[in-house]
Amino acid sequence: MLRIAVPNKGALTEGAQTILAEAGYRRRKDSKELVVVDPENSCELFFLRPRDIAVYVGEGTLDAGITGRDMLYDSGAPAEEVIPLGFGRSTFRFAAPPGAFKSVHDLQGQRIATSYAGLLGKYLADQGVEARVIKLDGAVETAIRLGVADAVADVVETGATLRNVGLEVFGEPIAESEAVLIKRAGAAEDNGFRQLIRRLQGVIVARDYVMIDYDIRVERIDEAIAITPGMEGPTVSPLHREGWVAVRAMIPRKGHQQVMDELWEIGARAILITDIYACRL
Ligand SMILES: Nc1ncnc2c1ncn2[C@@H]1O[C@H](COP(=O)(O)OP(=O)(O)OP(=O)(O)O)[C@@H](O)[C@H]1O
Ligand SMILES: O=P(O)(O)OC[C@H]1O[C@H](OP(=O)(O)OP(=O)(O)O)[C@H](O)[C@@H]1O
Ligand SMILES: [Mg+2]
Repeated sequence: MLRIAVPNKGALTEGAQTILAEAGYRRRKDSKELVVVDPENSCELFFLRPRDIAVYVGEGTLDAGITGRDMLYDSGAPAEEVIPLGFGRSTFRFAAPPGAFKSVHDLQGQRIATSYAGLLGKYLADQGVEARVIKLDGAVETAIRLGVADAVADVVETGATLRNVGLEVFGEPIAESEAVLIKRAGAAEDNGFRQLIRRLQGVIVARDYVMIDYDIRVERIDEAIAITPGMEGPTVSPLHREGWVAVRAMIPRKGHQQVMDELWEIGARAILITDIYACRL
């Protein structure tokens, strides 16, 4: 029985439940459900705080988990990233009143509020900066106004929260994060776990790629294949029309309109784009 940890609250909850549901696993019926047994897929889903997930997985009590890369580093738990999941993207950054600091090196001897003390502590040590880390549970942006800190280190996505309190980011990003699948460091992957990885990768590819079909004259086929190389080479089929072939390939969703324009320019016609519902590569 594969035991999977899923965020029960916060920014990753909806994304994690959706990707698992698209991968064929059961959804919980309401937000108060803490354990879901999924006998069809021989697994159990445990709904836990995102911050605690790396701890459970690191201890080996749960086999797999979905959490943020920043939280995985922050925990210091013996767990490792298996694959990135392409949602819940954020950066982890320093912020302060405009003009107060320019780089991390200006923070020597200052007070920095954060709810990611582990991640911040490691970064400051790497940069050779000694500062006082003020550990707070959340809403750290308010700590400067209330006189508890001189700067903050926090998750920034749109930047709206910082703007609302009149703070600006400064210095290089401390970390880039997104939702990741994790397992215990060095743990072997059994069949159920490998199946989970393949299913999640299938969902990610189905989201990021589309299928393109078009007809083209035989003598332009090499140019066309250079534009749409596909995953392992496109399918080229005969057409019931002298001198023409039909081509089918997967292409990245991003930029697919430009690909259609380029194909049109070299004489392709009947160019169709379709969504991929599910896939296993
Ligand atoms: N606004 C956001 N956009 C995208 N990802 C975010 C955002 N806020 C947090 N995250 C990411 O979501 C993960 C979990 O953070 P979240 O804020 O949901 O948990 P938390 O702070 O422990 O919970 P809570 O905010 O409910 O106390 C982290 O990896 C973080 O990088
Ligand atoms: O750049 P933005 O799009 O504004 O998003 C960033 C904000 O989102 C998160 O807050 P959350 O709602 O999780 O509250 P918290 O600070 O209490 O964790 C994070 O801690 C930031 O405050
Ligand atoms: Mg939060």
